[in-house]
Amino acid sequence: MATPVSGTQPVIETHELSKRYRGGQLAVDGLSLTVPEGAVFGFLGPNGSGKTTTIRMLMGLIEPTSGAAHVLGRPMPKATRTVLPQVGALIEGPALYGFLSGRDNLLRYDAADPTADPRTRRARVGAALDRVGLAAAAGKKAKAYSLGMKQRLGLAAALLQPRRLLVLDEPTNGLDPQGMREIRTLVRELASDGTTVFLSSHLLDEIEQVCTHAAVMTRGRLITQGPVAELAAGARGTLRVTTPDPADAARVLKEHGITVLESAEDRVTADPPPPETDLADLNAALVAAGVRVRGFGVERASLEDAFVALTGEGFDVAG
Ligand SMILES: Nc1ncnc2c1ncn2[C@@H]1O[C@H](COP(=O)(O)OP(=O)(O)OP(=O)(O)O)[C@@H](O)[C@H]1O
Repeated sequence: MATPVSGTQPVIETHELSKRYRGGQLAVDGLSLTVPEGAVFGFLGPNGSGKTTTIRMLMGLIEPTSGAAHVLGRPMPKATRTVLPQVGALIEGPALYGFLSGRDNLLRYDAADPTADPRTRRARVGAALDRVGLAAAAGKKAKAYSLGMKQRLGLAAALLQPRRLLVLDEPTNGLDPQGMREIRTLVRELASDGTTVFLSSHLLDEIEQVCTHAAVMTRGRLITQGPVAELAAGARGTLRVTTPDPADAARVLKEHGITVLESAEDRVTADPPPPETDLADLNAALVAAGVRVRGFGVERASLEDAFVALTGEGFDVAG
């Protein structure tokens, strides 16, 4: 049995982890990652940024070229056999037998796990199906499942045993908006009992909606990591003035030393004013100059703003 992790020890920790593929491609470059216990940790990056390669190293499926990775306090890939039974993983879509029912897929999957107790198999499979909302469809053949149902069945497979860590590689990839919502809700539920969840995604808003912490990758390199609220707060928000008089509004803002980013038909977007500026005074100055103000305020920075600020480029989901 693995030594239990103390509350302060990270669930995943890598140090200068790198992977160069045989063809010479440096897919992961000096990655030092810390995933705290109990986090819903979003591993964010455009396609090709090295997320899957990192997950494969974390799960002991491939050897790093250099650096070290610890999962649940144990070195990987050396401790793969003791660590993996404590980890539920959904990587690159679940491998399902289409001709078997959802329930039979799980029974078969559990039977292939030497650490699983056959006496509790039926009950555990039933509980996992319940957990992911597939109890009613459990008798249907898997090939008749929608993509979202298949993903949920894959999650059920990851939940057949109590897990300390769930690793989900792009769990909403290919799903329609309804399917995405279902999986996101499920991830939040799974995390609510304290299970640490590590999920990769190329969708910024997904990470903002679901995750407590995030790491941002681009071209194999980590650009930032930390609590999602802090990452977004690191970027500046924007000042938005909604008005039928954008030209006058832009002039007044400039007179107050504020950089105007965009002046549209009914709206001016600008950098936020310096902290010493009272927003009420600024609004009053606009009105005194004859600007008809319909809306006025500083909008909180999003994770996307943070990404753009850190990389100097847009978040290109197409990679
Ligand atoms: N087996 C392999 N051999 C050679 N190069 C590879 C291999 N697997 C991935 N790569 C390359 O390594 C880089 C990182 O790929 P990786 O799949 O880890 O990124 P990703 O962020 O998970 O992207 P995606 O979401 O598209 O899978 C890419 O340039 C990819 O082409």
